[in-house]
Amino acid sequence: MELICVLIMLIKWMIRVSIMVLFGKVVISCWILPILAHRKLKRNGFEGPSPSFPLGNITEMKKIMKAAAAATAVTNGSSSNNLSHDIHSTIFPHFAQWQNSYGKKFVYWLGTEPFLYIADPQLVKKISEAVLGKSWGKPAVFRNDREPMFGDGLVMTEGDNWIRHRHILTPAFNPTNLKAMTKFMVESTTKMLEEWRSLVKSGQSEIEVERQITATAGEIIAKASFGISNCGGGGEALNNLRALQLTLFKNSSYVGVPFSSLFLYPARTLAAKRLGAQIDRLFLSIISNRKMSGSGSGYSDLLSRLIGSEYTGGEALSPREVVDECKTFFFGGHETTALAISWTLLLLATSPDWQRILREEIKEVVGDKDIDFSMLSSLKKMGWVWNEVLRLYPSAPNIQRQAKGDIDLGDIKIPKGTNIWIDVVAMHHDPTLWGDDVNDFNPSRFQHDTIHGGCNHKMGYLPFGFGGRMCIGRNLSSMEYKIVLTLILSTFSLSLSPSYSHSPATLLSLRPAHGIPLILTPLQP
Ligand code: HEM
Repeated sequence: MELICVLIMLIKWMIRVSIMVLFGKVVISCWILPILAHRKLKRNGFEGPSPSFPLGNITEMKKIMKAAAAATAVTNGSSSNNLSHDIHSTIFPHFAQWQNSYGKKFVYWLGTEPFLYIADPQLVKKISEAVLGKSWGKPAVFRNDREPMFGDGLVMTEGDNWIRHRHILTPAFNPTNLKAMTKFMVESTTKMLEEWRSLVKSGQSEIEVERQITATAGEIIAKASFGISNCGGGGEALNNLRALQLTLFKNSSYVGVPFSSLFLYPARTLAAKRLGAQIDRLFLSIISNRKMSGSGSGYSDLLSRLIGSEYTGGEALSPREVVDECKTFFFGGHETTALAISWTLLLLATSPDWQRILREEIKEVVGDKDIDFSMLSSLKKMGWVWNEVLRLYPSAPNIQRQAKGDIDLGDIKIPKGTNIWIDVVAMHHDPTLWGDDVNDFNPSRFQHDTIHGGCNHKMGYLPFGFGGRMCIGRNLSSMEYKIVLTLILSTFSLSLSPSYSHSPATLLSLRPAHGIPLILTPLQP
């Protein structure tokens, strides 16, 4: 009896000690370590708005964003034919305000996570030269939050694993493989245009293009990556992928606050996990079917290349890793491209001159033939428009890194664990880098300097990131852009609908909050 009492006391004591140890760990990681990091960053000369525990600067950010949204709602009533491309203070009003107080580099806090904000290309150059691509990680808070979307795919993976993934994936984007994707692009765009044509014929000339282009780009990437289309089971898979993305970004404003996914939005966390698991099961079954049908199955998509890939520097990708890469291509690849096309249609709708210039170029390069891969490099002016649209409206409005160790930049020291947030929109709209016409739509700025568009710092234009981690899909994307745009411009003339409201906003990507309604007029009756 006495022994049982002693045992019960011992168990109770152990439970108490465990709770105290857990509590201690939470206090250290959520409170003490952030305070020490804050002091270290201050000692290194980084100023910034004062954080409070446990939200950091989130409350202030929300307040500034709310005030900016109210101000924008008032000005949006004005004529939509005179769009302002000066968008930085609309989409990142908190950064614009803090820049006024602290300059182009400062520290702010998402919950208990410090972020070094950078809108200074010289500092971006320094950090990209300081350590190799593999020594930078991605912020752990975002990796955890977006785990159901990207898993350990290329966008999020780090260190030697990132090198292995990058080596295995790079050949999948070589010109021969890209050329093989042309047919999916032409096929899906032609289908979309047929639907637009019949809508216009039935009397509906106004079409919200952004949603439709995103769906078409989703179909293209799904066919090119893992051979599924909107038909049959493929439609359900695409719906699940889109639902997962919406679920994850509905409530992401408390990322960085300790235990927020558990206590602030548990339903969203569970829904995302459930959808993520459903999608994983679907991809695993596609992979095992492919393996069973063997190499002679005739598939030429990205998935079949990854399944058969060999890597001399280490292990090939496991089925789990292949699943994560399929999701990464879908999420990283379709919306970014669709947004570049959609913003282009908006800008062309407000610029009849550039519509005419591009149609003339298409006539010269493509003529009456069907568009093919070999013609794309001759669409030079379309290339300038692509660059200019990605400058004014970069689909990826920021780039993130995390210091995996203390980083010494000479005059500046970045402590281990510091997250880095590079504000691409700020740099693309900075008159000190681009001149007084920074907010004008002027594709000709890329005529003589096709890479930097005349920007006076080579790290001032970063639509696809920088260094070893630069976007792996940029050539695929530019190819899709040219094919889709050529087919649209050869079919319709575009003008802006009076119902368009100019409201660029960020939901991971830079998107039009109320879509892009355009008036489409067929070029041939
Ligand atoms: C207009 C279209 C696109 C834009 C603006 C864009 C932008 C970006 C940016 C800014 C990065 C981060 C680079 C960095 O951290 O330095 C990135 C990385 C990446 N992108 Fe894209 N992207 C586009 C299209 C695509 C496509 C079509 C795919 C694939 C099908 C893709 C797949 C990826 C992947 C896998 C990474 C991670 C690369 C790495 O960390 O090694 N992207 N992209």
